[in-house]
Amino acid sequence: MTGEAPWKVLALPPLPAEALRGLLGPLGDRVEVSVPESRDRAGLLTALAGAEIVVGDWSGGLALDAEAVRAAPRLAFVQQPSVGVDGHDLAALAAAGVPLANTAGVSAVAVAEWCLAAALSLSRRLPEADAAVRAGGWPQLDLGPRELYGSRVGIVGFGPIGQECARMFAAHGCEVSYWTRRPREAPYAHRPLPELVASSDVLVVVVALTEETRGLVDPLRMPAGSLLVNAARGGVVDGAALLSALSSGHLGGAALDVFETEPLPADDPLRGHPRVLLSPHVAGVTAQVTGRLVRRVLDNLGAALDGRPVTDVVNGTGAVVRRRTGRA
Ligand SMILES: NC(=O)C1=CN([C@@H]2O[C@H](COP(=O)(O)OP(=O)(O)OC[C@H]3O[C@@H](n4cnc5c(N)ncnc54)[C@H](O)[C@@H]3O)[C@@H](O)[C@H]2O)C=CC1
Ligand SMILES: O=C(O)C(=O)COP(=O)(O)O
Repeated sequence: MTGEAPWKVLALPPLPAEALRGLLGPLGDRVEVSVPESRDRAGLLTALAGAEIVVGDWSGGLALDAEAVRAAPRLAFVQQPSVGVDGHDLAALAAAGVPLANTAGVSAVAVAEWCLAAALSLSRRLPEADAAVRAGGWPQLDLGPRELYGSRVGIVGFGPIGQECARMFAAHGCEVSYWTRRPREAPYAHRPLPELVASSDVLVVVVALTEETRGLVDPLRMPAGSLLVNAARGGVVDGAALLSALSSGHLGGAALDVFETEPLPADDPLRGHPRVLLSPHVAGVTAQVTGRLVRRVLDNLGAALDGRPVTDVVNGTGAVVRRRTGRA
């Protein structure tokens, strides 16, 4: 078309190299896709030297911190194929004039469904019932199930996922309240965080992980017997307090899709806890989400290549992607 040189796109793991190339295939010869030779940090820094566009690591393993931004003098755009952008140094990217976009909203329904399913499972003690029957037992009277219906549900974070959670839990007959920094126009009560934590039978954590939200939720401050559901990031919940609240029996149960260290280490004490429902960071993984996510990434990369504004920029830069000389 313009005869311009193909854009150098660095696609990061954890998807295998062939899958990444397949995903970006529709962009044709307008891009030259590479993947780092090695998956460690040194490999990332080397590969960044010529990169103009980075498609991020959705598992958060290879994040662009200030050192990585310095190692990428030609970088013009980062497309993160997930909602969470924790780990990336948004300010360092902005200072270098590099927009970073996420895939806002693509998994809101999926994550909210997971939260509702997890809360129902914990309320009805399904993990313990399942484990008992598999072990040869038949405990009909001593599991202590409760109905979720009518529970006070507190939602921490009110982005697309929090709002979808509110709709689903309210539709199930729960009394929904929420906390976020700025109250929204919504048919649910906005409460200060300490009050929400102290007065929820089920606390659903779906807030972004930032320096301000690290360790934000202390499970020891939740009511005795209450349930914690975390689908945000492990770091939002105080990990030591969580273990203590579970071990002492203060918490009725916890459903966790995200952890401070992922994959969860094999010997992590959470793995052996009976009142815990665990999943491997899959709340936002469904066939529908994958389709939407791929389309969103391709549309945004296409816009960047065309010089049209990209969507979902989260680090406060402009939305038009400009090629850099690399000498700046
Ligand atoms: N388990 C999974 O598979 C998935 C997890 N997530 C996580 O869920 C989080 C929430 O996602 P979304 O609802 O789409 O919205 P989001 O990431 O845009 O933000 C959610 C909420 O965080 C609040 N927030 C942001 N910075 C904050 C701060 N410094 N202090 C207090 N609140 C702050 C926002 O105001 C909003 O209410 C994501 O950031 C991501 O970490 C997202 C998708 C899938
Ligand atoms: O979109 C996010 O922030 C996620 O946590 C998505 O995780 P996933 O890439 O679906 O494992």
